[in-house]
Amino acid sequence: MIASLDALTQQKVDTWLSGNYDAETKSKIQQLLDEGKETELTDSFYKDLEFGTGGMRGEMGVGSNRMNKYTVGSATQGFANYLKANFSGESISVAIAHDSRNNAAYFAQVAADIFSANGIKVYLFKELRPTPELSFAVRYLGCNAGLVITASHNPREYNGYKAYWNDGSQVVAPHDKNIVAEVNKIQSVDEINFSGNPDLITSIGEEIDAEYLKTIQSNSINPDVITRQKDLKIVYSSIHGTGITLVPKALKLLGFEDVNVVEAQAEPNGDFPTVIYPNPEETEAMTLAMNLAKEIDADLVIATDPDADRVGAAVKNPAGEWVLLNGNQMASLIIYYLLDAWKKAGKLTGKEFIAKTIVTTNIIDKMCETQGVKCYNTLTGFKFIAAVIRELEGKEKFIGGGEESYGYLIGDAVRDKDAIASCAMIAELTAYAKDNGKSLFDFLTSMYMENNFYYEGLISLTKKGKAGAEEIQKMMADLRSNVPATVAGSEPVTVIDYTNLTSTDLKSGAITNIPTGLGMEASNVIQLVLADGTKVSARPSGTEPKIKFYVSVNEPLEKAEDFDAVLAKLKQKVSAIQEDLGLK
Ligand SMILES: O=P([O-])(O)O[C@H]1O[C@H](COP(=O)(O)O)[C@@H](O)[C@H](O)[C@H]1O
Ligand SMILES: [Mg+2]
Repeated sequence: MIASLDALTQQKVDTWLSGNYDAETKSKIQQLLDEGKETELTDSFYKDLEFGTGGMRGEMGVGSNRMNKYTVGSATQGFANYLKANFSGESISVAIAHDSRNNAAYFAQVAADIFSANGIKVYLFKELRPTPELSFAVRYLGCNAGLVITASHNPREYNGYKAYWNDGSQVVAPHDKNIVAEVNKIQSVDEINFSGNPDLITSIGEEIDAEYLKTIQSNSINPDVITRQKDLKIVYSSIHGTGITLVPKALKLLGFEDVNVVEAQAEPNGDFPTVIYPNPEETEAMTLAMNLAKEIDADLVIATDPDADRVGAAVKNPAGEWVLLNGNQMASLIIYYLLDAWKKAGKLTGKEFIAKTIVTTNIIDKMCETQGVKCYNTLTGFKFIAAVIRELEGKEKFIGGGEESYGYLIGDAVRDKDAIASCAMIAELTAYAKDNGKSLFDFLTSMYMENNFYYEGLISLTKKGKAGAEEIQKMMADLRSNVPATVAGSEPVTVIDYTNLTSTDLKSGAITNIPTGLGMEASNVIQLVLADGTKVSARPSGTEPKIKFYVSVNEPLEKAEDFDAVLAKLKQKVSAIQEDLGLK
């Protein structure tokens, strides 16, 4: 059966079949047509891959909405055209890295060829490397831009394109939109210069590693503690990704001598054979590491995603059971430690700041307020945290930042979430706790006792393809037009709608405008704040076909022994909210 397609999809399919695309691509398209694969063809061609929260991301395959040589090609040609227009008359350079995904090295080479064919100097990491190291390299080498071929923690069939600007941050306005405009100007595959100029491509590796590791070492606050606790038993998994190239080295450099790598996941492999999703947010991705930790009675478990910008962690609770810490908890713990250390060192002058995203726990805002440190809230995406650092450069001092999706940053030498630096800091934190006769879990408990127990739940609903995208838009629209009168017994008091950047006080009807800048611009996000301090946020994911609901509840925690009871109460509340919002 021959597939019958809508006009736009058919037109694109025809262009790919008649244009200057390779024979294999054409035969795959023809096969889909012959087999009547309408949905697959529509999803592959109905639009062009777009830049989202973390660059361009999509399943690998043929079509304008898939990751392949041609979509990587047009993105890179457009990026090159924009760089040439923006830095006209300058000698332009770009750093490129890739992770362990299938085709990642190939796409990195395709991009290197296109940039160099356009007269742009390329520093190409000769082997897989972590995303944060690329951010560091852009700054260190004084590049105008950067690129990482990775789909981060997405499933194995995905790949992606993270684009960086000269400050080492992923591109934000106006450059993101300007690059896209340049990409859209490309009318034909013939405008992409795939030819390559090897004279302009320099291979990089160990020399950047050494400099990057030095900056990670310089983040260390209590090296003496590490010296005393050098036997802290750490289990580390790179989940078949890039973390293996640097995390064990970083821990060793700091002085940790008992680092136990999960061998079955140490080999970089784009099929991620031991996990369903290579995402430390998923419990199953942490299983092998947890098993090893139990076997050797470790003090800490850490695991990084394929491009090593996210890190998951687990610690033992007082009952001796291993518990996973989520991104909100870890971001809070790191910031709790940093704020305390800066205070003790007398380094808080009133000009320091923390940055986090609007969907990340408000315990961080509370801790900052207590210490007299500013806390900036940005849109979701570490690039917005980086934008705040850039805007405040020379005026205020960045201490650190974090977000719920397992991303943290310490200091400003890197401008993206950094799992290498975070692994080092989490190990130091655990060593510090141990040095004080405590565990990281005890630290968490103390933090909650001082600031309230904040518990966050994330509900992600996957809705794939064109139909899924439409359903997500409808769910967002419904939430906007039908703000519930009560949610789990508490009344909404404020609605914040980031599409028009307004905050509405539901009692008085007063509307306040949210200023743009400092990591804030219009975005499809809605937040409800309830009378009891609960916060519910909803937004479509910008990296995966999902709609995400973030629920944050809190209660006082009087005694450490009450931990489990309060946690149970908070969990029940999140569950009731989920029920009320029809998400069950
Ligand atoms: O995927 P990563 O680790 O590169 O991370 C990127 O995507 C995450 C998920 O975004 P979304 O909710 O839009 O899917 C964001 O939280 C993160 O800031 C961004 O850097
Ligand atoms: Mg990642």
